[in-house]
Amino acid sequence: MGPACVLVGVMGAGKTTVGELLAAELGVEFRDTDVDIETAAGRPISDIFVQDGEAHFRDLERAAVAAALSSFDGVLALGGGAVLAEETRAALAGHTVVFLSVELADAVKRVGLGTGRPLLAINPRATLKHLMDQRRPLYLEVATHTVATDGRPAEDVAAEIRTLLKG
Ligand SMILES: Nc1ncnc2c1ncn2[C@@H]1O[C@H](COP(=O)(O)OP(=O)(O)OP(=O)(O)O)[C@@H](O)[C@H]1O
Ligand SMILES: O=C(O)C1=C[C@@H](O)[C@@H](O)[C@H](O)C1
Ligand SMILES: [Mg+2]
Repeated sequence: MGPACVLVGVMGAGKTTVGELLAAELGVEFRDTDVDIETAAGRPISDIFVQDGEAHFRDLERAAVAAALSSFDGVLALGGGAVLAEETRAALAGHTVVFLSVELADAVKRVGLGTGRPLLAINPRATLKHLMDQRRPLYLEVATHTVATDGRPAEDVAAEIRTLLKG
């Protein structure tokens, strides 16, 4: 079976926020592969990046996504860069995958200058633009549905996804 719904999108798209709301409304569990990785490693993602490098983080991420896709049936949020792995894109085939799209202005506002996003530690706006340009085609490739989130409260986005899931 797999997850009721898999959420993908760039940092700040609202995967965690919308995913938690949606799961509560559907009465299912919410799971975030970023949290799974941190729990398994016993340290924050920013430490994994600094201590072991991004390539090692991507290995952990591929394994975390594969495990969640095969064993979890609630609402699953993937890390922003999970779709970079071809293996992950292939594994998503046949699942209900919602791409939460966001344009640069709202994404920058949402991620702010908060810590915990190692890739945005330096020059967040330019980096986010680069990541969005690079990844948008990959999100679209795996998505069965795309939901625009700009200027909309997370509750609205969750409601639209619920409607999509009924259809
Ligand atoms: N639709 C929305 N409108 C306004 N703010 C939002 C919306 N969705 C999320 N936010 C806010 O934006 C910030 C980032 O959201 P969130 O952590 O859910 O993004 P994410 O996609 O999970 O990012 P990451 O990939 O870094 O985990 C949070 O502060 C959240 O409250
Ligand atoms: O966009 C990315 O590459 C990332 C997004 C986050 O969800 C985390 O998975 C990590 O900070 C990397
Ligand atoms: Mg998140």
